[in-house]
Amino acid sequence: MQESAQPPHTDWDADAVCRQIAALCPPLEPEAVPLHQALGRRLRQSITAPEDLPPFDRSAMDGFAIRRDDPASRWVVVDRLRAGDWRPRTLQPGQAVAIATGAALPCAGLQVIPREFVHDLGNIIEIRERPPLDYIRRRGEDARAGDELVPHGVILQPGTLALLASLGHTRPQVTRRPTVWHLTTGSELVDPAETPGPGQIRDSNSILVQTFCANRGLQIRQWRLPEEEPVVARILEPARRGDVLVDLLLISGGASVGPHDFTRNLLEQCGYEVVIARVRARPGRPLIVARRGRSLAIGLPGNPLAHWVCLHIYVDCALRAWEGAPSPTPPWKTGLLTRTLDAAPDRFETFWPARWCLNPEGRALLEPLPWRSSGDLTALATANAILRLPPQTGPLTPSAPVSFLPLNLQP
Ligand SMILES: Nc1nc2c(c(=O)[nH]1)N[C@H]1C(S)=C(S)[C@@H](COP(=O)(O)OP(=O)(O)OC[C@H]3O[C@@H](n4cnc5c(N)ncnc54)[C@H](O)[C@@H]3O)O[C@H]1N2
Ligand code: MOO
Repeated sequence: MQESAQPPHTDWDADAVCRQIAALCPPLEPEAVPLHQALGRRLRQSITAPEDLPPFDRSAMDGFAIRRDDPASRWVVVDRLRAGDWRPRTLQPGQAVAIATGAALPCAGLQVIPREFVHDLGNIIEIRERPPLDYIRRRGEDARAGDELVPHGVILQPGTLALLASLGHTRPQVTRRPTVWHLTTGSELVDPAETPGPGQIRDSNSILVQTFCANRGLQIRQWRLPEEEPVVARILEPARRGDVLVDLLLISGGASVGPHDFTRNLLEQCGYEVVIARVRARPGRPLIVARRGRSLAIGLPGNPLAHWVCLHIYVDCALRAWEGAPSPTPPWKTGLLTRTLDAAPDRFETFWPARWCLNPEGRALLEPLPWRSSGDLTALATANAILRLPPQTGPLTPSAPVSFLPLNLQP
């Protein structure tokens, strides 16, 4: 198909594609999940303290509780309290209670003397030196009943989950995970464990997509299929009939315009409306974005580097939008090149694999990695960022500022 024959809505720049994808993917509905399944998920409720924290005055040390106003020099030990014991009593001057860290104080007006300050003579104690502190965790000192402790929208981390557990919030409301199907098509592809025959290559895109999704907590269904429309259509039949809701359908390969590149036709036959079919950016120019009701389909160009770029820029945007991220479009940053980047001016925006790190002053430094075509894979060995070069960018010298997308939080 000639470029001029494309309807105007099929040639988008990458930012416009991201905005469009974000608009097509409103946050998925919330669901209640057990705490161990909530890690990394976005909270869709705000959590308040149901009671004071801690809920009662607790000893902060292993030691002996005595009255704060007690001037005695020797004390009789009248009880021994472990964490979990609840034995209120009013202490008289000269009386002490042995108390463990975390145990409830027997009454108000006490001070805990850590063991290190005490001569323990059995049922009698003497205090070597009266410490200035009370060593008591007071009821409500961490939070008061009704305080908002976890705001709506946070991503749940192990620490947040520990807090929820302590509050008895065992099934927080979080965004539902999207259902993802991935079809890799290509008659030349063999399983990575096999030895390719003449003209064949190992399938590298399946593991890329699978682990990209796994990194975002998604378990997906995958098929490797020959580039034959009826075979692929058969797999998609349950989704076409509406028997299953596939939030995200990813099809690898067949996004271009060759006689065997059928993704666009296939999606249309399955009732999808193609919204985007070409992007003014490389790699990843023949990208297909289509929708059918609440289902989004993305046809990823088969070349591995194009795949990697499209996953991290466009698919990530869909996943973040569905999750309810406040700004689902890619969080582009600025850094400085560490060496020359030999870019040939291109009429399209170019995405470039790179490594980034922070220098001791906190500046992001970018090392562009070598690649020749979007069929290359070797740059992916160490890449942890995507550089973004505007159209017509020529060679860049060291220290030139560049826009980049970090692919992980840690350099
Ligand atoms: N006449 C045109 N030809 C092409 C155009 C174009 O505009 N006009 N665009 C080129 C660009 S840019 C790209 S990118 C590719 C996209 O190709 P497809 O999405 O149709 O994918 P395939 O043709 O199936 O494969 C392309 C390439 O990638 C290899 N591949 C595919 N799947 C895998 C996999 N799972 N693991 C590893 N490698 C894979 C495949 O063997 C091909 O070499 O189209 C250009 N052509
Ligand atoms: O998407 Mo293609 O990668 O532009 O070569």
